[in-house]
Amino acid sequence: MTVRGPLVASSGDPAGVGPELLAKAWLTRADHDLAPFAVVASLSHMQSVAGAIPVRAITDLSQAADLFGAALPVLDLGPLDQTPGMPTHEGARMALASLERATALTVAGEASALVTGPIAKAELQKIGFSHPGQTEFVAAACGIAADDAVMMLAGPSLRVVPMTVHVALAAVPNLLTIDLIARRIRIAARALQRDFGLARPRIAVAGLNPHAGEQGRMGDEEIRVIAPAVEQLRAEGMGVTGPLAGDTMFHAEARERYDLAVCMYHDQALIPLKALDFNAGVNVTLGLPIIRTSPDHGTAFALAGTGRASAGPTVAAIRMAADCAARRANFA
Ligand SMILES: NC(=O)C1=CN([C@@H]2O[C@H](COP(=O)(O)OP(=O)(O)OC[C@H]3O[C@@H](n4cnc5c(N)ncnc54)[C@H](O)[C@@H]3O)[C@@H](O)[C@H]2O)C=CC1
Ligand SMILES: NCC(=O)COP(=O)(O)O
Repeated sequence: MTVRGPLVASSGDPAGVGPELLAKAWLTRADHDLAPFAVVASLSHMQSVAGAIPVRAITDLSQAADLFGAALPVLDLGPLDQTPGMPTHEGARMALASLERATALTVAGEASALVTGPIAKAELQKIGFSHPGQTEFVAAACGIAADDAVMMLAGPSLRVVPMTVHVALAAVPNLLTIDLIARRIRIAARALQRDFGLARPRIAVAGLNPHAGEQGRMGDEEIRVIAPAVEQLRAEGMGVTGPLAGDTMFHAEARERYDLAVCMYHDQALIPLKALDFNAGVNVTLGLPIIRTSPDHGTAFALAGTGRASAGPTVAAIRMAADCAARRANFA
């Protein structure tokens, strides 16, 4: 599939593995048939982490496609002195500047999709970033309410949506409402049709409690909240089942029965995804007017500069961004 304009990538935290993995991904562009992409970053820093991989400055995203065959195009944010694995305020400010510029280029339609490199949430919040994560930042930049930007993690074996994300586990039961679950599942279903080519997605919804509550004996969120949301969606004609017991819905045979597992909290979703698909896992934000993907991992500070970090998830994020952009462009 082809996309209409280049993709743009934010670097992520320059002390982390994000920049070097974008360079490594570029190196495999032919093997993985990667669409042209440019990185918004410090050119000098990108050159230092890329080693022998050619990296060159562009001044406008429209120059990316022509250069892409010969070098990794970089929209330069200026010099940065950064030791791998040692996050700094200066590095965090660079990560934020990169995220802001790359997002703005995509919102303006100059890039066909946005791929965000991993940031360290705590490091960014130290310099005043007020969002729980990049998902909410990008949603705000698109004028979308945070609740309507739905995080999906997707790999070759599984797709998962965590209904609640970066909140304390103790806060989860009170955050789950019939409206939130129904609204977010509608958004996810629409995105699976439009961006993933699934005409009638099959959606399995997990319970919150052990054994999906065992008929109210181990918690009643399934009876009060989750089952009514599922019923509402089924009444609208959607292929939604549940609430299912979280411990038995991820084995191989169970996964064949659905296209998306909707989970009630972060780790219920991300543990099976990362156990099955860590090296090709993509974090994609559904419900936005733009396409945004990211590798499923974080900054991996301990691996930065060692050459041992895998570019698999970054490559998968670039490929998924291009595929989704092409499908959306062709969606009737
Ligand atoms: N998309 C994003 O921006 C994300 C950011 N984070 C942030 O990353 C920071 C570190 O979080 P952690 O929980 O330590 O997660 P992490 O994903 O950075 O690391 C977890 C484990 O996976 C390994 N790992 C990560 N990426 C790898 C790769 N490409 N190849 C091989 N091994 C890899 C690490 O070495 C570590 O053992 C946190 O500040 C968190 O906020 C975490 C997840 C996603
Ligand atoms: N655990 C997933 C994650 O941290 C990704 O967050 P975001 O920065 O993409 O919102």
